[in-house]
Amino acid sequence: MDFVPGLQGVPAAQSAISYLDGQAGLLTYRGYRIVDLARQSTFEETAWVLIHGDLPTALELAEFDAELRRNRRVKYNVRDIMKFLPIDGHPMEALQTCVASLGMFYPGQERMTANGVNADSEFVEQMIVKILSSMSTLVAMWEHIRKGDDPVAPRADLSYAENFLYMMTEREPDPIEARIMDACLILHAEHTLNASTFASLVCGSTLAPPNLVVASAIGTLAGPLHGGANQRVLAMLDEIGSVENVTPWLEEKLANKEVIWGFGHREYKVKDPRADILQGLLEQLREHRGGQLSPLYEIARELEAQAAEHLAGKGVYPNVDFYSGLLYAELGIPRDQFTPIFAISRTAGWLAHWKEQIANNRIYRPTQVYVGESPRDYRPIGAR
Ligand SMILES: CC(=O)SCCNC(=O)CCNC(=O)[C@H](O)C(C)(C)COP(=O)(O)OP(=O)(O)OC[C@H]1O[C@@H](n2cnc3c(N)ncnc32)[C@H](O)[C@@H]1OP(=O)(O)O
Ligand SMILES: O=C([O-])CC(=O)C(=O)O
Repeated sequence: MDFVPGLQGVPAAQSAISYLDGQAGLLTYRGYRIVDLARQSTFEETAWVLIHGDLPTALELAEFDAELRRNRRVKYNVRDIMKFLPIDGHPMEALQTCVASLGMFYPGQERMTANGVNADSEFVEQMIVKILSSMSTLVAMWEHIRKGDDPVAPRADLSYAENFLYMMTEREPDPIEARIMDACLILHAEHTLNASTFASLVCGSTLAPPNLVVASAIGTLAGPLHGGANQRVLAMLDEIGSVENVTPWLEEKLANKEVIWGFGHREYKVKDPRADILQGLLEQLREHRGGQLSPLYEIARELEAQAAEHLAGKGVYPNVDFYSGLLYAELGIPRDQFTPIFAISRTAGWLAHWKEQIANNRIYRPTQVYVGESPRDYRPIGAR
């Protein structure tokens, strides 16, 4: 078999969790269209759908939600770990460090068996809830600890999205802003075999503990070709600086064969359906605020329009990272926390894949095409 760079088009897993058609711009989670979930569901319900395979009953949802709320607090020692981290480190690194540590506080991995068939289902469900709940607490905790402040304790009377905004900003979120955050969490929760999910599958296939599975995925999501692009987009819009500068800026970037952050996708050859929904949320926010929105939004719209003239022929359009950062910035979130928010949300997908993987496990071990030296004689150091 020929080597395929980037494994483009190579099936590396079988999964019932999500489906996308990159020509039609269709994305479904367990068969439910993303547009319907973003409009009508909540992050808690969507996480259940991904993890359990179907819409929950009212009772199932109430119990799952209650468990998520009960598990929002993290061990005090995790706060101590954060105190030792450099305050100017990237929040994705702080998040990965703390998520990696979680398993030491919640052992139980040894109860899982090598073929996964007898995996301890109680441990699996408990860890899914523990990790999913902890994610937003860890991201918000770091926001305060890096400023030398005490973290804001989670509140059990708020939804996942409301509580996250409350812990980040220390104020009760406006209902429209909380709904927007909820929709963002839904939109980012899962996306077939993307790079971070693939990393999580490889890690999970060794029967590593789920906190380390998520830590592997966090490291992979951090790169600017993947989740890290949302932070780069805002820096790029700053660099463009004005609507008038879009044309010369774009011409120069394209002439130098540089990437336009937030554009392009391995799977989509049309505009990412989530980018459309995120743009709709920005418009909704603009209306809510009586027409007020950052001038960067106008630059982004102009960039999208002009980039289409150059890149549509290659199937390169805005992806999910193009408009998300503009929304988060409007909600008062610092730019380097955009990718951690992506990680909070994608944890639902990563853990759904982990559960699916270990129920029918085989270790990932592909092969390589060797292009190195043939066997040759070792020369002692004095003879070189
Ligand atoms: C959540 C997510 O991960 S979404 C993706 C977030 N990442 C980004 O926004 C970073 C910018 N985008 C990119 O770098 C790429 O589009 C990726 C990494 C997302 C996908 O990469 P690939 O599938 O390998 O696409 P590939 O590099 O083959 O691109 C195909 C063509 O489109 C061009 N292209 C792709 N993306 C872009 C872009 N953002 N800007 C300009 N040109 C682009 C490539 O230069 C290439 O052109 P060519 O055929 O003339 O050489
Ligand atoms: O699918 C991909 O390659 C990237 C990704 O995670 C997404 O778009 O949400």
